[in-house]
Amino acid sequence: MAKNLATLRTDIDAVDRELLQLLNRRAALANEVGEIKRAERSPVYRPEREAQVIHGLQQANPGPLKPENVATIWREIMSACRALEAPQRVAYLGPAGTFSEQAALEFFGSSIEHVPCVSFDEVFHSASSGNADFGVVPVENSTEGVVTRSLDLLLTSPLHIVGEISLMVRHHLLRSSASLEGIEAVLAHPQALAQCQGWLNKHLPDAERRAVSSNAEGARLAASHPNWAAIAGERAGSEFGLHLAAQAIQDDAFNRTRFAIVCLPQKLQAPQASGKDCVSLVVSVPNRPGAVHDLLMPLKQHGVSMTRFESRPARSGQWEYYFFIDIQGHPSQPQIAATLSDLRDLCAFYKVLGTYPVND
Ligand SMILES: O=C(O)C(=O)C[C@]1(C(=O)O)C=C[C@@H](O)C=C1
Repeated sequence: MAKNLATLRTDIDAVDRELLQLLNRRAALANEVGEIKRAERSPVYRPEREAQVIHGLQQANPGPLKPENVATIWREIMSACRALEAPQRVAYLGPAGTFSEQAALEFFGSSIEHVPCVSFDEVFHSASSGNADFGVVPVENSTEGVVTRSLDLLLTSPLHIVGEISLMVRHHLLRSSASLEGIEAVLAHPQALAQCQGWLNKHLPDAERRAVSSNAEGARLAASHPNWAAIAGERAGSEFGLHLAAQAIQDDAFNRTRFAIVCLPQKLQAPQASGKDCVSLVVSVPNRPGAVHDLLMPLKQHGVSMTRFESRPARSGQWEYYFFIDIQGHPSQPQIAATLSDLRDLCAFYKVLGTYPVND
């Protein structure tokens, strides 16, 4: 006979007690790991180990939990264990409610110390001065392309990329009332204004578009001005008690933003291979015919896949460019090591921005 609701709930309670015991056993082990790391003065955060843990559990998962549930749950468990070893301070473009904050929480789990910043420059400064352990910055949007300030900061900063996360970005028009009537100004980060320009042209052609430091800052300001609206995500809306005047107004329904996680190299051990890795680098070649073709030759010769190729002006006035390249693999693989060595020999400027596990 099928069990009734009360019996099933009693069974769930018993499983939860077991889980609690097991989770505390796990946390106690992480505490011991933390003691060893403190004695060795070695970094707490080990992204390749966390990727291995999640990957291994996904492989072993008999269901009915879905693989993505396994990843979400264990990211939170490891976040709590990591925080027991040492609190991890994470800088991002604030205030509370931004997509950058959401990216930080999805990447590190919720057991972090928040360091909201007013600009991408401040995020980099915070992570390089040691005020924060990590920074989270957007690097690319599927509608608007690269976030140029982030790439320019990566070029010159001492920070390394240690991970990435991609978020579905749904922008809403938020306001103190739920109507579109009488909106005089729409406030948002320039990236969000650009990602919603088609909708704004159609529905609010006469409203002023005002660029502010972040979408959440726009939401904060719109909360105290009845004739102002903000473009921001749901988190910012609930943070500042705003109404949804229009939902999902981004021009591309599949709008996504990729964020890079950055930190000082000494905050992380040389990353070991997780099985699914990426090397990000920035290079420049002399401005001569065929130079870009030559740049790509080592990749072809060694059979290495490139997943990103972006250019940024070198600001030399000579039509010279930096190329931001992502290649699939890990430097411990001979073909990747050979490709990197060829590129180093070939390029006038060569900087590895980081090697890190790729999230699906
Ligand atoms: O294996 C470690 O080094 C740990 O500190 C444990 C643990 C975990 O909870 O599994 C926590 C933090 C690290 O980032 C990796 C894994």
